[in-house]
Amino acid sequence: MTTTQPLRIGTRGSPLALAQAHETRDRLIAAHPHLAAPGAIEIVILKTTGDRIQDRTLAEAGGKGLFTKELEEALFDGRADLAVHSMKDVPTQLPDGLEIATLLPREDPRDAFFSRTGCALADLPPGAVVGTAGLRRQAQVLELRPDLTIFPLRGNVQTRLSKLDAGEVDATLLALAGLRRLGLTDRITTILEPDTMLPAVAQGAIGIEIRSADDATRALIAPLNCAATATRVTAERALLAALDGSCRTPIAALATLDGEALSLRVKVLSNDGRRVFHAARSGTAGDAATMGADAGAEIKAQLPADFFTTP
Ligand SMILES: NCc1[nH]cc(CCC(=O)O)c1CC(=O)O
Repeated sequence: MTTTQPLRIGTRGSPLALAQAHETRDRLIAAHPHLAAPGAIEIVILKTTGDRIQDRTLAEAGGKGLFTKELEEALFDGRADLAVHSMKDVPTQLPDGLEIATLLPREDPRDAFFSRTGCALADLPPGAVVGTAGLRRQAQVLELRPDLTIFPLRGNVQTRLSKLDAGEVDATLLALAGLRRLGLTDRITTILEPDTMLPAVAQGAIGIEIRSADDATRALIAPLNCAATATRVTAERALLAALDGSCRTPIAALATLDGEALSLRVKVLSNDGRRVFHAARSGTAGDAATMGADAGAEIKAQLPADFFTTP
């Protein structure tokens, strides 16, 4: 017997991040029963810029990678061997030397809607206040209901729901995936279909990032990979890369897979939801990256020149 180092899982400390880290640990143990031994897996909690700046706008704090940078530093300096991410928060460009090696089976990518009175989004009274800090949700709410007021509601899932209870807003939206993982689905008013509220790129997908040179960890996590999720996320992230999207740009996309048949729907909006640009592609699983890139080019061709540069 050789003495083995623990396998260290780096994660943020929010309840959702921890639930995702625990899911990763449980799947690792299911694939490799020896990892159930005490001390075989260690969960390392890391604080990210995104955790520290919840009360300021993400734009002020400087854009991409807010939730991933510190986890990546921990991978580089060996404090962690794998980092668990919501793929929605992972920039399209990863640092040299790191890669997303595995995608866990995707949760439902749709958004959930909550209102204090229990009425649906379409039935909110005129001028009602919808709390969301996300431009994608803001733009699509305003597309459907230009009369509603958007309030930048921030914080983690539990914080936002308590602000709804406290009456700071009349309604809010959250990713169904996070609510499922936290066991908070009983509070949902309605689930929004993609026709109304197209999800964020990779919403509901968990990715595991490793050092590219770490073949031992790559082999350990390989059995956890979900090929269908990887295909869908590849198409959606290729679209995002083609648009050079940042978290300040309302971009929504959803790829669905039926056997080998892959469909991709894309929507880019102005922040006020008045200008909406659509693209769609269909093909096979092997075309995922090309379909994303092509849909991005189709959208770009429709956009006014200043669309991405004007705040
Ligand atoms: N930006 C925050 C974030 N990043 C990932 C999720 C959970 C859903 C997911 O796994 O995509 C959330 C919360 C939310 O949007 O409600």
